[in-house]
Amino acid sequence: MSGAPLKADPQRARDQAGERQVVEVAVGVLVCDAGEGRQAFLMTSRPEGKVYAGYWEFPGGKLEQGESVTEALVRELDEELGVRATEVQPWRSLQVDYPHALVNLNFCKVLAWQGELAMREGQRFAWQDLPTRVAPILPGALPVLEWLQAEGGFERA
Ligand SMILES: Nc1nc2c([nH]c(=O)n2[C@@H]2O[C@H](COP(=O)(O)OP(=O)(O)OP(=O)(O)O)[C@@H](O)[C@H]2O)c(=O)[nH]1
Repeated sequence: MSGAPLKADPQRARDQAGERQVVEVAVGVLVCDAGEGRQAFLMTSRPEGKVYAGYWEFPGGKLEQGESVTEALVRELDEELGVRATEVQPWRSLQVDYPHALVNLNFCKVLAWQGELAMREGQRFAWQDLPTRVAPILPGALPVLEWLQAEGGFERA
């Protein structure tokens, strides 16, 4: 998506002045059938020791050298959740200017996977519909909720 980055916590100072490298991140919105024509999506909490620990987000992480978004996402979902994603659909992207980094979030929908969810980093997880019940939500995850709202099908009965 083009346009100015979303500025998270604008009152806080940025780590470096001037040009900052953009960090590419792969993020997965796991979608499951919640019955009666509705869908749910998975949110996880950021583990202790990471920036914004305890905030709710979508699973994923930074691309490693030479990786595509899909490759990085498949690796991250294995590392964090213990599942093998088998249907990954690139969806939207968004730049976020955080105090700690400038990130380009490459969101994908994950429509199928193999294996049972296992929180391998001690994170919490929650299947959510709209409006969400978890808090606080990471600034860079909030726009996803608006996109899902606009698409429809995720509202609670
Ligand atoms: N996973 C994930 N990261 C997000 C989301 N929204 C968002 O702004 N981010 C940002 O994207 C970056 C992802 O970094 P991370 O720390 O989770 O990635 P990682 O697992 O590779 O971290 P590591 O360096 O500790 O191994 C963070 O700056 C995080 O704040 C989201 O919904 N999910």
